[in-house]
Amino acid sequence: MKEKGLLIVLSGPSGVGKGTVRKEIFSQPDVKFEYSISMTTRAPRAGEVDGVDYFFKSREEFEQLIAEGKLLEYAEFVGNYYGTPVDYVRETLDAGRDIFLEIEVQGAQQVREKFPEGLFIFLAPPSLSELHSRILTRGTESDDVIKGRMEKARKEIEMMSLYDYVVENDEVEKACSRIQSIIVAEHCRRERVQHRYKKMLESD
Ligand SMILES: Nc1nc2c(ncn2[C@@H]2O[C@H](COP(=O)(O)OP(=O)(O)O)[C@@H](O)[C@H]2O)c(=O)[nH]1
Ligand SMILES: Nc1ncnc2c1ncn2[C@@H]1O[C@H](COP(=O)(O)OP(=O)(O)O)[C@@H](O)[C@H]1O
Repeated sequence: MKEKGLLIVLSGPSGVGKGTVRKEIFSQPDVKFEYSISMTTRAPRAGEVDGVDYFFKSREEFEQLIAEGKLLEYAEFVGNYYGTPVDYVRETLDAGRDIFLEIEVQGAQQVREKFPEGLFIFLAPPSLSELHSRILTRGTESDDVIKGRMEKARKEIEMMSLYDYVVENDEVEKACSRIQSIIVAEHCRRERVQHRYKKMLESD
């Protein structure tokens, strides 16, 4: 039987830099894992492409997908739904390839319940004031939305102890290289590597 791939979850408060770090990781030529494109009911931002950044759905379509059990997890975040299509995750893992999810904290908890064997990484801001200024600099949300996201962020930061690893996003390059090191280390730690050697020793 083919060994399953590794489910990698990157989570953390809004504005910490999850999207930035994820894009940087996936821009590297030797990236060995697949990206799980999420579904959302939020409107596309300038430059975002349907099927690349997100699958953009109406609320009705999204609720239909929930009812049909097509989402591994979903959450309502500042007035919009976000969710992970389950089929692609399962197909990728079953094919023995790793898959990378970049999702908010409530969704990450749901994934933890379904895939306790996953690798859960929390991206943390250097400070709350730095987080606030990153959300402001991005300039994509209204004042009300920013306030909502900061309130939520405080609660989310309290949940970091539930993760396998906490990575501080002080500098994008450093955060990316820490995440990649964690993934490599996780592969070395898991039985699948030991299993291969066991077979070699037995057949020798
Ligand atoms: N639960 C869940 N959260 C998601 C998913 N996709 C994206 N998110 C999170 O939803 C939040 C809002 O995303 P978005 O509107 O793109 O804003 P931004 O990530 O803050 O730029 C972020 O914390 C994302 O990581 C998903 O499939 N499920
Ligand atoms: N290490 C960093 N240092 C400074 N600014 C950053 C860093 N990482 C991300 N940012 C900036 O912070 C803002 C929020 O990043 P984004 O990736 O949209 O966050 P998230 O996906 O977690 O909501 C963006 O303007 C981004 O350019």
